[in-house]
Amino acid sequence: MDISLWRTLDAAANRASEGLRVIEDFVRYGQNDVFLTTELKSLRHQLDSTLQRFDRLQAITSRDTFGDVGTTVQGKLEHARSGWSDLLTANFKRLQQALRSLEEHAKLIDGEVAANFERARYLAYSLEKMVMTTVAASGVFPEVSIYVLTDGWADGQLFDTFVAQLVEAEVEVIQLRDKNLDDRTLLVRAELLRKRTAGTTTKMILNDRADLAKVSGADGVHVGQEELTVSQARSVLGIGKLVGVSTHSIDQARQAVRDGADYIGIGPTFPSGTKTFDAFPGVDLLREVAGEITLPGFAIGGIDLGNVAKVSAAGIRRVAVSGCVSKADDPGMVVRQLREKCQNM
Ligand SMILES: Cc1ncc(COP(=O)(O)OP(=O)(O)O)c(N)n1
Ligand SMILES: Cc1nc(C(=O)O)sc1CCOP(=O)(O)O
Ligand SMILES: [Mg+2]
Repeated sequence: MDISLWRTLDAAANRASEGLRVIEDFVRYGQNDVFLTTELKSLRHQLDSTLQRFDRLQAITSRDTFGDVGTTVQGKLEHARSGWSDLLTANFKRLQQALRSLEEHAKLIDGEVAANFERARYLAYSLEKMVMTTVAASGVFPEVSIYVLTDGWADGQLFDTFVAQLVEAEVEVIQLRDKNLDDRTLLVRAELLRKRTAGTTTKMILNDRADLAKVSGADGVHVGQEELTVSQARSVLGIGKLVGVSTHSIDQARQAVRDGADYIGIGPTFPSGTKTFDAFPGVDLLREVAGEITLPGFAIGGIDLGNVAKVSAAGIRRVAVSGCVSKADDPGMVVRQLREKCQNM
């Protein structure tokens, strides 16, 4: 094999490994994200075992770093990164370009090896989506966040009064979840919620209905395991909107990260007066998710002022509640107390 081909493969292999290592360090030490670190590590192992098909010594022997014309042709921007997004993007691009170069040059030697590099490149594309979405979403929902689900109440006036109290208490998210109202009435409630939350820090989410979320200008939609997928919901809503997913097991939580969800609901935690369940993954699931996933996760199901300490003790300080706030004489006060209890953990 031509020495220049060895030299090219050596340089591309080094670039791919280095880019991957920068990203891995970022999610491992910067984010403490066990799941993403594991996914990146498995790509690194796949890459290493493919590279072992080449004679490493031959590649190193052909190396000529000082004779590389590229080392002096460097853009000014190579030495500056404007933030985490720039840093990650630059290193994902480095990884993907190097994998493409490995793939194209390997085609001259071994088609099977080239196909392995192609698979690694596709994995790198989906890892980019997972990492970028997770890091961005962590900035959208504060580490302590209160998320309230509400139905449409008996009339628009009662609904509006309730929502106004929540916004006043600076609740992070309000989800409109009503399984009984007809579409037009639901849309009128959604419009009231939009008016109350516009220009505030409270995000507005619609349950189940990506179509009505789009029409009402909501900030996002929440979908369950048997409903629209994350990408289907996103294609209805358009970019820049939030898509949350319900998860009831660690595998579903991992899949939500792979699918590029902006947050997850994790539950049911405790028996709920709002919805009936046959099984409760409970605080064990909260602990499991908290131990490996940094995509924002909201514990849900029967949470109230009496048991929220168990939720924070499990490592989750974002909570989604319905009954304990909607039945309260002073909903704003309950929101503030929930927040205080989560903050004090
Ligand atoms: C924040 C949050 N988490 C979970 C759910 C439940 O969604 P789903 O499983 O689709 O059930 P329904 O709410 O549609 O009955 C949620 N709505 N919000
Ligand atoms: C709608 C819903 N989904 C859940 C899940 O675990 O997916 S628990 C739940 C009910 C949340 O209301 P409350 O705080 O009154 O129990
Ligand atoms: Mg649903």
